[in-house]
Amino acid sequence: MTLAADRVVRTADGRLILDGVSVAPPAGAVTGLLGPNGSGKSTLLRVLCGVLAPASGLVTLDGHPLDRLRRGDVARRVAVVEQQADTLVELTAADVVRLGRIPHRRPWSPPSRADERAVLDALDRTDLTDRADRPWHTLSGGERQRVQIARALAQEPRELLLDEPTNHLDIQHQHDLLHLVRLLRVTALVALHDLNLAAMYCDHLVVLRQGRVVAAGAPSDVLTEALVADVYGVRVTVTTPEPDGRPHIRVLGTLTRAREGRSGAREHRG
Ligand SMILES: Nc1ncnc2c1ncn2[C@@H]1O[C@H](COP(=O)(O)OP(=O)(O)OP(=O)(O)O)[C@@H](O)[C@H]1O
Repeated sequence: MTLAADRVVRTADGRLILDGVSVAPPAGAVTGLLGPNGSGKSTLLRVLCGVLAPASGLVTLDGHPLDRLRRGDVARRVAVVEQQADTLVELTAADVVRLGRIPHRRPWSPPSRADERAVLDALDRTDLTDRADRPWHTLSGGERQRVQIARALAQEPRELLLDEPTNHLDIQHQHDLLHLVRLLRVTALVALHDLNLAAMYCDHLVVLRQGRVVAAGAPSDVLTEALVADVYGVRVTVTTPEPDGRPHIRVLGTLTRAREGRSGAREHRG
């Protein structure tokens, strides 16, 4: 048992943002949340961690309605890394990671050895040990992203929600991060734009379009040429190269450009 959304509806400014979304990420597995810009991925992650309330429908943790659980109990279980997470005060990288221990500490008590161990371990796993004492404002975009991920790891969650965590990361750190998420064996829900990264690292995929789930299942069942064309408007070929047989997506061109091509302009070939 873990987090689940059942027929969740969310509106903003009178617009329907999530339209009856049900998701049940398999426990202990990595689920990729896909969909074009504005399809509702961030909103769904925020509803699942209780930051936003659904207009109707239910979010549950281990079968219990999330809004009936104590905030502290949820915070000890569920860690979130949002897009463009920022911190206004003057903190070092290690200070930001220490924030992840707050749900585990008694009010006004100093950090325990276990707290410091969790912080050092999180810094190490995100390749940030040598940046621990650097002030936040001196870190690069990718380093800040990794600090936020380290903060979530220090929280030692069982459920981990990540909103486009590979944004800003170089190719090595993108792969290291998703590999690490797999190793954690937590229930992870990760919003991603890169379909090949999703195919490589996710056990399960959920695809949103205009606030609705349009596909869910194993990457090889979900990532078809027809689905990518339909949802993203992009022409692709999907192959399943050895050794792992996971889908690999090669972009041939966008459907908009193909239409332009027919009317005289050139189609982009990837
Ligand atoms: N507070 C808000 N007020 C009005 N509209 C909102 C609000 N929050 C989100 N939206 C709209 O809801 C839709 C879904 O937004 P959301 O950020 O969840 O999408 P997303 O799939 O995460 O997009 P992206 O891939 O661009 O990050 C968008 O059209 C967005 O403009």
